[in-house]
Amino acid sequence: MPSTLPAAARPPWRPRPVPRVLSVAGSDPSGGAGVQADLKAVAAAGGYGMAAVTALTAQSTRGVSAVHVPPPSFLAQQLDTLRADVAMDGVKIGMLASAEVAEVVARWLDGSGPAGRPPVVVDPVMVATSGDRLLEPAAEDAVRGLLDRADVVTPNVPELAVLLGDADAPSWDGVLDQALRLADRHDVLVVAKGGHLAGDEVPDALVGPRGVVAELPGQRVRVSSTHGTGCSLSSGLVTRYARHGSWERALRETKSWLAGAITAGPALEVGGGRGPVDHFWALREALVEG
Ligand SMILES: Nc1ncnc2c1ncn2[C@@H]1O[C@H](COP(=O)(O)OP(=O)(O)OP(=O)(O)O)[C@@H](O)[C@H]1O
Ligand SMILES: Cc1ncc(CO)c(N)n1
Repeated sequence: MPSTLPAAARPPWRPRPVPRVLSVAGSDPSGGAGVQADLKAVAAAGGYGMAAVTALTAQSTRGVSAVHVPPPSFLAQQLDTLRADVAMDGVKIGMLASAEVAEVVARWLDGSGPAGRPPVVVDPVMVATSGDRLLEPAAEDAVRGLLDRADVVTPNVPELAVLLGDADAPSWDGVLDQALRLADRHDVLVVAKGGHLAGDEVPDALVGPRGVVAELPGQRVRVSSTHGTGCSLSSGLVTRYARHGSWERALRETKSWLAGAITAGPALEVGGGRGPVDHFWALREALVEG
């Protein structure tokens, strides 16, 4: 299994037809992003989803009006209670809000328990699609610390720049170069995402410390339903990996599924801002045909 962790920290990997996947992320009551999106993306990829909430947002398709962070010790309690009972085949980490919350998650990952550490994907959420901040600037170092514990990290263009302490890459080649540097610095696989670039192309790539593993072309879907695309990509990715053990295949499958979900999003008619994607578009197509 491709992994950045020492073998001793891992359980023996086996394909899991219905992977048990935990999302550690913030709540978006509009259902488009955060744990709500993660649970739908995990289910749409054939997994069983669980969620430990790091922070509550007051959020709609138009933006975030408030963030409430419960005591980090309560997050620790959620995580420990769960791990004492449930074996996990994948973990997705999203909004962390503060350095204290990120440190709780790092400590929890370090004490992986008798079952070993499952594959971990970190989506280093910093700013919502609407432009609202979801991570205190003082917490950026703590998020960098989590990259050392992750198998895969999925930054968008601005997050990649912040993690490196650079300016936003102006082109796809610049994004690939930054992804390579981040992969090398943290010995992690980086999913470089083209969603924030201008133009008709939305390429993604899987980049490791030694170079680009796979580059995936994509056509931009010209709709406004892109709220929560990053959350959905990272959760779908770890679930599909847990099913077959290939990050490259999991990224291809998840990107293709997500393009369908973005295309189908407007038909949901949710909200007047940036609407959600339709995680279950393929199921709906099957229902109509069946
Ligand atoms: N308009 C689009 N058409 C097709 N694919 C898209 C579009 N926008 C984003 N994607 C895809 O969605 C995934 C997430 O990309 P993006 O760069 O938008 O992430 P993000 O900014 O982290 O998302 P979020 O909006 O949840 O914060 C990537 O696979 C990207 O290629
Ligand atoms: C809770 C939450 N997590 C992540 C994002 C990023 O899309 C968001 N808007 N809200």
